[in-house]
Amino acid sequence: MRNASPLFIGVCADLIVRGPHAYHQSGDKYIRALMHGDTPVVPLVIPALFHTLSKACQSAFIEKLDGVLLTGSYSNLHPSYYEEAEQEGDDAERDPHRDASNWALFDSVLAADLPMLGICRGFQELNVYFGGSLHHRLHEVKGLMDHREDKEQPVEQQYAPAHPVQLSGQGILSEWFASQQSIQVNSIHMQGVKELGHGLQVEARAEDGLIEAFSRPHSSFLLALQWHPEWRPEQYPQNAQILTGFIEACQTWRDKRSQR
Ligand SMILES: N[C@@H](CCC(=O)NCCCC(=O)O)C(=O)O
Repeated sequence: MRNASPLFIGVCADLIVRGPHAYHQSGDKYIRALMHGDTPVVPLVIPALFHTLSKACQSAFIEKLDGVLLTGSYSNLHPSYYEEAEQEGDDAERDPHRDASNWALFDSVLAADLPMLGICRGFQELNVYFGGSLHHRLHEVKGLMDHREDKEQPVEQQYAPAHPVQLSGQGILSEWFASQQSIQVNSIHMQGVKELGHGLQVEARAEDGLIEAFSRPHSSFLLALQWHPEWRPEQYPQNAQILTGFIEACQTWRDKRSQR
């Protein structure tokens, strides 16, 4: 019999400044996506100040979790994390607290080998954490498509399937979508993987060759996607399947931990 008590899944936050105050925020769709399925999940927002906690507090917090979800964000990771300078045209918001907080969070999550799902900015952060780098503006790179959403369109259109990605034939996504060689994904990003980080395995590529998903075979479960599976799982079964797969990985991990 499976443990029926709720899973506790941490969700990273952005530090968003509104007027004279700053707020730790995780997007509503990420939180709701975790609560969408049949498995009871309590999402716990992780303040974007994880790096300021003592090591003892970091470990105590991580011990309470069964998995971690990294959200997307309109802000961009500072290029100093991949040893590059800001470029002319780097006009997206920055979030230095999220950058620093998630770096400390990754150290702790990987030390505990907790399951982790990275989405969009979270995908890009994980690539850089493992030593990879990013294109600052994909649409200016010869041979690559424009992967940005059309901001003039209603949000349903912005997050609707936009292009196919070819599955690698091995890995987590190819196992979940065993009957498919490619799947359609949405596309809401300006940046993307330039060099892939160490120890990461390509899971899917867009038609222009851009890496759109990777996993880390060395981890209990680490999957990162450039697209947004948190978008309306009730409408898009493929998104629901990705979320269910992640939540099952968290459950399996908790079962194993309780047997130790
Ligand atoms: N800023 C980066 C990452 C893109 C991203 O995460 N977009 C998410 C938008 C808001 C959301 O859906 O949560 C880039 O442009 O590449």
